[in-house]
Amino acid sequence: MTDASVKLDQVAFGYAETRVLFDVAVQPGVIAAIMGPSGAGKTTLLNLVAGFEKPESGRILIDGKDVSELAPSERPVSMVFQENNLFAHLNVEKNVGLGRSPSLHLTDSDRAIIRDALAQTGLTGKEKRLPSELSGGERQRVALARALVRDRPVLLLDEPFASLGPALRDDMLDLLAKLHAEKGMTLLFVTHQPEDARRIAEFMIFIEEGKVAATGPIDDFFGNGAPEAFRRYIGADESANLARKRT
Ligand SMILES: Nc1ncnc2c1ncn2[C@@H]1O[C@H](COP(=O)(O)OP(=O)(O)OP(=O)(O)O)[C@@H](O)[C@H]1O
Repeated sequence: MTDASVKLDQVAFGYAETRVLFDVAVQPGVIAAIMGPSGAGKTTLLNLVAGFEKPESGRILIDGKDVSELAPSERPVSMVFQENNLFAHLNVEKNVGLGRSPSLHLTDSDRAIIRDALAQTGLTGKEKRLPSELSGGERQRVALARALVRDRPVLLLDEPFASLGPALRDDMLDLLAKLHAEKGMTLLFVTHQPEDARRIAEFMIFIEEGKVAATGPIDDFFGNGAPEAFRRYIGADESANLARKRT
């Protein structure tokens, strides 16, 4: 299984003062951007898919199977966060190795898979470094490499490059697009940057106040016909600017 559909079927959930209700589906192998104002519920959506939060009602289906009752480790999902993905006392190789075996009992074939993932993410030669000896971009590459060796069909990314500068962010987006082309996993990725969404995503999920306010092909969000709520969110000027850049 290299990819899988992700469906939130009338998923209701709440924290003390916040309610969300998500009803949305992402087709297998698609890169979907999740955008929306701060506090809208983007991370909550990923946490529900990953299993860090459980729906009060509704179902989460991955590849058509109901995973709502499964623990995070049992779900066919990997997640990369904005930061703090790595264990500070473990070197790069071991941080990636955790994706194969939580106790780091690695077979020869595990080691070969880890070597490949380090090569794919441009980390060859840095295997013995600790996270503190890496740049921010390199640390996120290690987190991506760990997700790759887990080989799950769904990859969730919560603003993974938000703390990086624009040039490095572009490099990381290119890397993500390359890995997606090779592996074909389904990718849900939260970003505040409209350019990042346009650069690699095919599908948009726009969230406002705990609900999916608009979805559709990414191009539909960057032209004159863009949904009103999305235009308001990114600002009319920027919307016009991005529409111009398309041509
Ligand atoms: N553990 C928690 N306990 C209580 N409320 C929470 C908790 N986590 C999130 N919330 C609240 O739920 C709402 C949605 O939060 P969430 O992190 O999903 O938003 P977001 O869209 O990812 O925001 P941002 O863009 O700022 O990261 C917010 O109002 C937040 O304050």
